[in-house]
Amino acid sequence: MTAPDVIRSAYAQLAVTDLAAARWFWVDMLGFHVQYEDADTLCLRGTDELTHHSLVLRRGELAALDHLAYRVRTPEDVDKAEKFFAELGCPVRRLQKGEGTPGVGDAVRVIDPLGFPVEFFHEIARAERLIQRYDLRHGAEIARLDHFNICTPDIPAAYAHYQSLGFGCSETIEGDEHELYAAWMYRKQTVHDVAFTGGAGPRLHHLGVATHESHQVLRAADLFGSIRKEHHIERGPGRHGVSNAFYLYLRDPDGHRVEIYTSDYYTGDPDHETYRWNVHDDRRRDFWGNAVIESWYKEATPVLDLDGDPKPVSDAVLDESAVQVGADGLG
Ligand SMILES: O=S(=O)(O)c1ccc(O)c(O)c1
Ligand SMILES: [Ca+2]
Ligand SMILES: [Fe+2]
Repeated sequence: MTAPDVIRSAYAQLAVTDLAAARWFWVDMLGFHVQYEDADTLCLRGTDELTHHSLVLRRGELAALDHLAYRVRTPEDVDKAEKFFAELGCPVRRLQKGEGTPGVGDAVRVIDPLGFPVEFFHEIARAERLIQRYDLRHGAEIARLDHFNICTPDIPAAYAHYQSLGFGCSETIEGDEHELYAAWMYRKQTVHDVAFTGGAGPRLHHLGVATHESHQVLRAADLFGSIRKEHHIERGPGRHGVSNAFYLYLRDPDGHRVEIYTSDYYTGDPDHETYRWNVHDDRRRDFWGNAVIESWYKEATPVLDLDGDPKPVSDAVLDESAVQVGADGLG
C-alpha cells in the first residue's frame, strides 16, 4: 500500500451550535479572516494563509468534529489515499469538486483506523495574500493553523498509523519502561501536524493555531479578561516543555478547545532525532512546572462519522493524569 504524500495538516471542520457566537470567538477575538460565509457555513483563514481556509465552522445540532483534513502533494495522492484506506478496510467516500467543503476540489473522506473522520485533498481555491495587510490584523492575529491534537485510547496504535503515513516523530512522553503516553508527529518541518493525548477516543482534543509572537498569545488572554469572558481561558499562558512553544488554551462557546501557539522549532533534516520526555518530569507539559488542570486531560470534542452521526468512544489504556508527577497529573 503506497501512502499518499501528505504535505501538512490543512483544515478542520467543526460543527457549532451557534454560528454567530462561534463567529465572535474565532473571527472577532482570535482574528481569523472570513473567506466565505453563508447562513450555515463560515470558511476562515489566518493572516499568512494563501488557500481558501484552515477552519470551517458549520451549524449543527451537536458540537463535534466533522472532519480533519490533510493536504496531499498531487491529485494522484487523493487516489492513493482512497486505495490506502480502502485496503485497510476503512469506510471511504470520494467527493467530487463542489460536493464537499466550499473551496475544496476532488477529495476523499475516510474513517481512519483510530476512528477519526479525515479528508485528504489536493485542490483548494487560492486566496488573496493578506500577509502584509497589517491594517486587517485584529484580535489575537492568528497567522495559520499549526496542528491537530487528538484523544485516542491507544497511543502506540496512533503512532504506528501515522508512521505508516510517513509522519516523523519530534517528541514523546514515555514512562519508566518507555510505555508511550503521548507523541508529536509531523510532515511539515515543525514539531507537529498531529499529536496524541491519551484518553477516551476518538475525540478531538484541540486545534493548534500559530501566532508570530508571544505577545499575541498574551494579548489574547488580556482581550478575554477585558470583556469579562475570562471563562474561555482554560490553561496558560505558559511555556511548553514538549515543543518549547509559548501557549494559551481557550474553549470556544461550544467547548471546542483551541491552543494559541508560537515559537516551536525546525524538524526538517532527514536524521532529525525524537526528543523523549519522562512522564515523571513535571516540566514536560509546562516548562515552569505549572499543573495541568483536570479539564485539559478529561474534556474533548466528539467526532462524527461519514454520515454525520456521533461516534462512540472507548476508554484509554494508559491515563497520564493518574500518574503522580509533582505539579502535573491528578493521581
Ligand atoms: O503540554 S505539552 O508540552 O505536552 C504540549 C506541547 C505541544 C502542544 O501543541 C500541546 O498542545 C501540548
Ligand atoms: Ca478559566
Ligand atoms: Fe497543541
